[in-house]
Amino acid sequence: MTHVTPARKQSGTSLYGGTSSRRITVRDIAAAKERGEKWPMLTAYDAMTASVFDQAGIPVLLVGDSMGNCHLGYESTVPVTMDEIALLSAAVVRGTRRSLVVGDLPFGSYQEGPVQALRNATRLVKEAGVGAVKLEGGERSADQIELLVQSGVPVMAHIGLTPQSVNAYGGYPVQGRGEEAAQQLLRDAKAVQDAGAFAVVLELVPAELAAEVTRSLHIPTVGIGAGPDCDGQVLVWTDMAGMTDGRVPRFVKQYAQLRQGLGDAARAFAEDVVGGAYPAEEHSFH
Ligand SMILES: Nc1nc(=O)c2c([nH]1)NC[C@@H]1CN(c3ccc(C(=O)N[C@@H](CCC(=O)O)C(=O)O)cc3)CN21
Ligand SMILES: CC(C)C(=O)C(=O)O
Ligand SMILES: [Mg+2]
Repeated sequence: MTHVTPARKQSGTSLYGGTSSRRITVRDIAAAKERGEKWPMLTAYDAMTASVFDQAGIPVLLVGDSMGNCHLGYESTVPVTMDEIALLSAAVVRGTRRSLVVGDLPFGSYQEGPVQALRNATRLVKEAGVGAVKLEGGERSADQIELLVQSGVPVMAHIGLTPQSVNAYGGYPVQGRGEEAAQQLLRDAKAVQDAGAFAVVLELVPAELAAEVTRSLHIPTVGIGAGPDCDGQVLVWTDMAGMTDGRVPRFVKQYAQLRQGLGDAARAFAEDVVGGAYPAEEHSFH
């Protein structure tokens, strides 16, 4: 047995553990909400990692602008460009067969208005082959979402903490605390649903509020630091796998310690080279 079937399976239609081998679509995501099914989403920034998650059955992969700090060495997501998102999105699509690939529109690629948003979203669909795009903002981005959806580009919205606004926040504070902020979050959620988004990320909001938003929408919510009652949960893969250098946000659960493991492998290789143990006879040609 080389193939391990994921634990939760059967129906053939469930997002995680389903038996269908065709690519997941936004219709499958909508159907999962009707069944009350919870589902996982991870970021991916390259074909190799994406193929691991695809084969693990992760139904939705986000080519997040978190590539800025996680993959490209920037301080934040702010400097990430369309060229970078397009290049890495194409790699993630090439590395996958079943996962729905969502391309994150970077800062500055949709704020000018719906036409700019459509131009850049179209580029990710045509050039990279993504099945959907994501952009940040609720009421403030509703016009962009509406034009994209009317044009045939599925949109995942993202409200609560929107990291592209880090310079305006002065950090990454929890959102939606207090009655006024909670009402704004509910309005943002309703606005993106009405604009036609197929799902909405809720980032860093109180669990009770995220639960209320999830109950009040017919589209799925995807939580990150938003408690257990969202329809989906997303994490940055390097955080989830213990690959991120330094501190990770409190909402992260680490399921492996890849940074330690990869460092150990590099040190073992180095020791072997310096000590003459590698290459050995079986690695040599005559
Ligand atoms: N590696 C990584 N993981 C992420 O989840 C992530 C990124 N990068 N880059 C883009 C944004 C930035 N995000 C962040 C960054 C920091 C916190 C953070 O430190 N939050 C505090 C809580 C703040 C508060 O209490 O007000 C924490 O302790 O988790 C949260 C989300 C989420 N995204
Ligand atoms: C954390 C997710 C939602 C994201 O936007 C990203 O990784 O860029
Ligand atoms: Mg992002």
